[in-house]
Amino acid sequence: MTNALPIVDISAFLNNGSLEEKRKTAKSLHDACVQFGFLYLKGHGLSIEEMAEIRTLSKEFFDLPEEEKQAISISKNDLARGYQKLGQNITLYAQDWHEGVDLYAPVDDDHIIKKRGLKTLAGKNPQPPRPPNFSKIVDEYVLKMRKIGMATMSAMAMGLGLDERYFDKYMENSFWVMRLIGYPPLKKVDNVGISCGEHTDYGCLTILNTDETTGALQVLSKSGEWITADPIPGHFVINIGDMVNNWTNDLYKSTLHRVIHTKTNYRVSVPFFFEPNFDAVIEPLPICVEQTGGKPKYEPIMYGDHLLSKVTNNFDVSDGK
Ligand SMILES: O=C(O)CCC(=O)C(=O)O
Ligand SMILES: [Fe+2]
Repeated sequence: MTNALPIVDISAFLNNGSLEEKRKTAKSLHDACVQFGFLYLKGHGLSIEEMAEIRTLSKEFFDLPEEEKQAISISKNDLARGYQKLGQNITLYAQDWHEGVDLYAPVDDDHIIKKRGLKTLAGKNPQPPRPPNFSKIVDEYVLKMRKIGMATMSAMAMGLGLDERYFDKYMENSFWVMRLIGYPPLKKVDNVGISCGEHTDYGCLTILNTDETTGALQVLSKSGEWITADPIPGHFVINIGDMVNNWTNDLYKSTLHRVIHTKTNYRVSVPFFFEPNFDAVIEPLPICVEQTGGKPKYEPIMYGDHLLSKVTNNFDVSDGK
């Protein structure tokens, strides 16, 4: 299992580089998305220390006493935002072996979720008193990720032969999701075989920030073998989700991946899911349909509906209090 994923430098899109630089970036992103749907991102502007800060915050939270963590449980909130203990997250009907804090874009009173009278996602992100500055660090990180996400979508638009601003209208009110994830090592006594079961991500772009643990994140290659996506210091791992898959009519595949963490350390990863606006309607782009046999393979879908269908299947809230 070698690490074969490509590296893309996004600086030209973040710093308004020349057209030539942008074209080069767009081409390398395009090739990475067609071949793997997974890549490493550099030139994103965050230092190694800035990347570490959010992981340190996550670890400090997971180190708190269980009842302090349970105080922000998703079951006490809107069944989506907040803490999930070990084994509470479900992928493909199987229990995952990680704990996590899920945070989502805020919803105001006239958001569709509120108008539909839904409970799921209708709450507020938790603001735990400890670790100190939790919400401030999270909010700052979200802003940085949205900027990187927007730049990457611009490069993607150019790589697809569209205006570089094409995706802006679909992404400007991004219904982003962020997860702080802690993975204890898998042990035979726990009787759980996998840390996070194989899945594709359901949105647009995942910007993943992991600690230095190797061998844990694995990506299914086109030839059907699992390749490890080991961290490269100072790089994010980016992968595309189902909505980009639909937009591109399968030209860019959302790639199956999983986590099997058998080393002895406690692993931390922080994926930021840069997602479309809740009400964005995603359907195959004509320019991609042309290149993929001439027939759209997907019906139009509102991103928020797709998200809700996923969120309501993924959590075991049977211990709801
Ligand atoms: O922890 C990781 O490296 C990946 C997590 C993941 O795939 C996810 O949360 O969707
Ligand atoms: Fe994932």
